[in-house]
Amino acid sequence: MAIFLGSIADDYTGASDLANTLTKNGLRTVQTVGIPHPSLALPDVDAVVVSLKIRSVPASDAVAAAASAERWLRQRGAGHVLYKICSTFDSTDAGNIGPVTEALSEAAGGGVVLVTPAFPETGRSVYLGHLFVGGQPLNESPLKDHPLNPMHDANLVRVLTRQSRNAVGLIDLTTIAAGPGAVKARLDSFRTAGVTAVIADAIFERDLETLGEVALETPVSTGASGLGLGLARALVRSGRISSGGATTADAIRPVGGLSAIVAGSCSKATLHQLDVAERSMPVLRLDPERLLAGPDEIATAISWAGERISAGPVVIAASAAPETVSRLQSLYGREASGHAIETATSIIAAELVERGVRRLVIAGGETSGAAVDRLAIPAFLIGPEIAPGVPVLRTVGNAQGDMLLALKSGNFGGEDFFTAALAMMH
Ligand SMILES: Nc1ncnc2c1ncn2[C@@H]1O[C@H](COP(=O)(O)OP(=O)(O)O)[C@@H](O)[C@H]1O
Ligand SMILES: O=C(O)[C@@H](O)C(=O)COP(=O)(O)O
Repeated sequence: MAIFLGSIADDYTGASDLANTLTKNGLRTVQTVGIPHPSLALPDVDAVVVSLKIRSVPASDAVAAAASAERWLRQRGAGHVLYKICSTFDSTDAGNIGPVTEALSEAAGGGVVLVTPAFPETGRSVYLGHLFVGGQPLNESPLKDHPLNPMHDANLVRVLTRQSRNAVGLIDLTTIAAGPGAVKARLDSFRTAGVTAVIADAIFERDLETLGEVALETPVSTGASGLGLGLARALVRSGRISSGGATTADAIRPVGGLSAIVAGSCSKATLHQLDVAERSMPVLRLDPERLLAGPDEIATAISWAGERISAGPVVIAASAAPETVSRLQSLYGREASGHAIETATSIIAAELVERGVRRLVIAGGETSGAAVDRLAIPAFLIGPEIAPGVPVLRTVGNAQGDMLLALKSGNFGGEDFFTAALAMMH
């Protein structure tokens, strides 16, 4: 299997978001969970997205994991590797976007890396290096309250500079509007000046098409689904994709079994989706302090679900509003509480699968990563889109048999996302 495009995603929801975009734009794509075991039979594809859980780990761990994935992708023919980051640039001053970008660039022989989290379809745009989320500057958006990586600066040149060893530049919208030639000329002048990463403005898909065309001629880029769109369209335009396009129908053949939703995202969107789900499904709100105190709350949740799940889908959520999250973090620490709750929600997800759940929706990137790891799912085929950035996924090589999943990024999906997702999973 020779691939055209490789991607390393810093979390699992982000990987499925990118895989969805690549599929929609004509690339046959598979999402692997980590580097697949050599015995795993993967389908013939144009692109592979390797999902890693490296957004919130120490930078040195993130760099090591990304470097191994890069080698694996290059060995399979990838001429370009996209480091898939969050469209809201989720990270801290200690990393990991800067260190991983620099390491991937060095592994590929150096050069300037284009970096943009723009994703117009979900309202993420970058202007003069500043990230806007649905019309609000990043630091005024709900991302200011993220439990693990609160974002307090919308100026991405500044944010990336704090995470990088080398200088960071900006390619502004005027240059991008002038076309690929102007962008290349600007990159050349940055290279001469010793800059190794540039934040690129992008508001419209046409800006990402320009950036994709330029990026494809370089070995590495860093961005969200918008840059994936640009790269996919550039590849298709180049005539190198001969498959006749990607299809998603095969991925949603019915799997039967029970269905459930597990949520650990504390985003504004997820909190509202949970309120709306309460009107049509049983929803259990976990007590985070009891979750941290020991296994009793998990046992209570499993038995609560056991009494209801044969009658229809159930929802189990750790999610809480920013004030509650801060209170818990002040008692137990940010990382410790996040990690303990991810462990608890992953155990609950695995217990539900043990009891016959085969259609599972998980809300939250870290939450999804922990659950998919516990379930030991090796890879996913990409099904149709439920909402921008969230496809139906079908497991590949799964020990429990085929399952359908949706890994919902905290911020994505309309208010009826949970019912919409389950309506597409049979
Ligand atoms: N009630 C809570 N208090 C504190 N942290 C929580 C709570 N519920 C969930 N978390 C943690 O918040 C983090 C949410 O991150 P994530 O799952 O990536 O969601 P998102 O996709 O919204 O970023 C996880 O580490 C999760 O365990
Ligand atoms: O790019 C995006 O916004 C998403 O694909 C993504 O990475 C979201 O991360 P989580 O909100 O942590 O799921």
